[in-house]
Amino acid sequence: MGCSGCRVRFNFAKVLSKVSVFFAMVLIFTYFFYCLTGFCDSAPRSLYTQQALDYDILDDNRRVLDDLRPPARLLPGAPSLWNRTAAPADAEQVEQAHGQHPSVSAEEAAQSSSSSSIPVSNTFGIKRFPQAIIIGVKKGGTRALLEFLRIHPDVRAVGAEPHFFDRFYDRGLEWYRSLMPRTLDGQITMEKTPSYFITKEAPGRVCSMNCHTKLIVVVRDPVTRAVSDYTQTLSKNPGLPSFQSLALKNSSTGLIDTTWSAVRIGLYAKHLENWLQHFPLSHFLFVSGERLVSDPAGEMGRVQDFLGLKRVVSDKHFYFNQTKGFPCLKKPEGSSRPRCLGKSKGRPHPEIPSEVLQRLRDFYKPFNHRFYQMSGQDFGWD
Ligand SMILES: Nc1ncnc2c1ncn2[C@@H]1O[C@H](COP(=O)(O)OS(=O)(=O)O)[C@@H](OP(=O)(O)O)[C@H]1O
Repeated sequence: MGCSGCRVRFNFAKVLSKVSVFFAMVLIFTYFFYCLTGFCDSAPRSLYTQQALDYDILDDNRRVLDDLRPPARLLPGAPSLWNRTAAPADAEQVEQAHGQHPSVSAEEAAQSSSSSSIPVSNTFGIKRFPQAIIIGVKKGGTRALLEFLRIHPDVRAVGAEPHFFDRFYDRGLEWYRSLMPRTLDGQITMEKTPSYFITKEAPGRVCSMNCHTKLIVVVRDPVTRAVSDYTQTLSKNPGLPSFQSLALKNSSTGLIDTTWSAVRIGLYAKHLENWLQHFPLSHFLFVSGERLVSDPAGEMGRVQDFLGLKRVVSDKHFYFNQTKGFPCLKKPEGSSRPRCLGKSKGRPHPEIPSEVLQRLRDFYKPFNHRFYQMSGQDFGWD
């Protein structure tokens, strides 16, 4: 009796384990099927988390390439979130990307495979011309501004620099629009290309797209900006002559060489004059590159107001990273990804003789004052 009871219990246990294995298999197969159709990836992620994936430290080049890759690659006729997931890039990298567009290397394809699995929700919205553009200045802090803005749920920005209004204007407005991320009603489309500010033809061209475009200029002390610009060129060309030999026409006279682009870009008043021929001052917002570092939340408040956005990006998004020496974005919950801009942003500058810096300061002084008058803001560089 005892033994037959054991057998019944034993058989019952066997059946139970088979049933649970069966149900486990059904669950696993259902999950795989679900994933194969792409729905796993469309599971809602918090916007801030998604932005975190966009942000920095990944290889800039590959992300720029992702950004400029034609959407047809995802599914025939299906748009992509590449614009959303694209990330920091220097102008030079974008140029390289343009060179390769629309073809892609195996490495880029591998890189893009993760982005290309982002399904369904990518198809919402339409590609619009940007309503706001960060037009300058090179080395002003334009990347930081764009990445900080991309936290905002109502901002969608193309990550790479399109260079449409300076280098690629002949590709036409539809080409430009095709680079833009999709937006829903109420969202703002943005791009940044810092060289627009110094491009003679850019204001007329932007106006012929839309004369109501909002224009953001991140400005930084032109002397530090010139050194930053020089540092970037030096990093790509270590044989570059010294800063002083490029900045001065002649070391004995101390005359500044205004034909050197690193110097010329800092003549903000001159460049702004050109833009004011086409746009009223009210269309511009001048962001202090210095304050974007010392008080990112404060500066972001001004930018959001200018764009007519709710103040979503605030001091709770930033922390000062002691190692980098710059503000970085706080990690969203559950993420271990670094949240600072890449190595090419915020790098140490070479030491420049103080008399050369002073000479440059003296040179810029009248231009800076003119710029303060024109913009109605004193940036305190002198
Ligand atoms: N949060 C944060 N992290 C890192 N770097 C920051 C940040 N905010 C502003 N900056 C400053 O941005 C400078 C680079 O400016 P841009 O992004 O406009 O450069 S570029 O024109 O796109 O190449 C870069 O210049 P360098 O310091 O010379 O590298 C930084 O000083």
